[in-house]
Amino acid sequence: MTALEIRALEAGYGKEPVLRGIDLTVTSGVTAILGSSGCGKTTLLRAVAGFVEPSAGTIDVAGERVVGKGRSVPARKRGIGYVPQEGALFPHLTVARNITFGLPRSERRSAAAVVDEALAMVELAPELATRFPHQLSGGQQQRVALARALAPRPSLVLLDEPFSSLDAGLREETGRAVVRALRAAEAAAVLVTHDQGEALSLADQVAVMAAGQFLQVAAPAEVYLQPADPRVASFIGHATLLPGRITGGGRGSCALGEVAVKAGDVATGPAQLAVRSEQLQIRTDGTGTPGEVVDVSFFGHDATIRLRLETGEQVAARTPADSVPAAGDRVRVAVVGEVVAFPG
Ligand SMILES: Nc1ncnc2c1ncn2[C@@H]1O[C@H](COP(=O)(O)OP(=O)(O)OP(=O)(O)O)[C@@H](O)[C@H]1O
Repeated sequence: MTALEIRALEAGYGKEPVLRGIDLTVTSGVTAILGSSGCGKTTLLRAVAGFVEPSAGTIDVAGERVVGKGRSVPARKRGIGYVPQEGALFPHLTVARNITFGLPRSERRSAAAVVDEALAMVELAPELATRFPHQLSGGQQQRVALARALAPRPSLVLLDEPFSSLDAGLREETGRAVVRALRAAEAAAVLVTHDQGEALSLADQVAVMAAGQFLQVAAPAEVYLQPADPRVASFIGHATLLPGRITGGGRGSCALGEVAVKAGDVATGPAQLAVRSEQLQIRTDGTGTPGEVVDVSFFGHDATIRLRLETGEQVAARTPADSVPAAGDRVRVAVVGEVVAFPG
């Protein structure tokens, strides 16, 4: 059964809707909603959860219409687990009481078993049940927040930037644990994030959002390799968009010279070419397009350098950690592989 089906959804806070024409189907697994700050990700989760009243469109959860013409099922009756930003555990309640808080009175009798099962699902030791939230690490708090959302056995869980307060290492570990827990609970999930690495690595489906609309909804590899829109290309993988031309026969030209273009339906003529930083390599054999290094971001495993080409355009190139040029250096770069083209 489809866990979540959204059609032509419109929602917001005043006269101008924040969300427009949102369509989304979640069958199972994790769907990530990826977009920059303020684009409407939280508003979408709140509309699905029942905390924001949509002005148009329909929402079905597990086959039941919860939003539609003249219909709005109250939040607590939608059968949805919600993990808000920062987890929002009740600070004065133990882990066990936090987990059982949302359960119907009849089920609180078997609370100990529910708590044990929920803690096991999120891979936390049963001894933590008697602790208070301030006696847990940030990652443990996030897992308890998920355990609380999973305890009533919802078919759909909504997670709003659940890992944003965690440091990089803990983020990855907690993210993977959360996905395992969702699988164990057989719950589908919608995960809001502005972190493309998180979206691509954790989700089965990624919905890229900008200004209240979806630009593309597809599998992680597809949004990365076949972006449907120039904004998806520049947001995911930090591609630089260069004006150019499709010259025919799978070739194009731009400030970086002649390049191979991925097969697509862009006709010969003006085009925008999306060049990813990992596709741009520094050449030391005298070939390639010359440019001056504007700045360098060093990441340890590699570095990203920003170059100003002689045409004035700036591009980003990824380079190994042991051969990083300095700002002001003159280098030559060449495009490796095929670039994605969009109509110009
Ligand atoms: N309660 C509110 N009343 C009025 N406007 C709001 C309210 N909540 C959010 N907005 C506005 O709606 C738009 C979308 O906000 P939303 O919180 O959905 O974005 P977001 O993509 O989740 O952002 P972030 O990643 O920063 O959390 C923003 O312009 C925001 O200012």
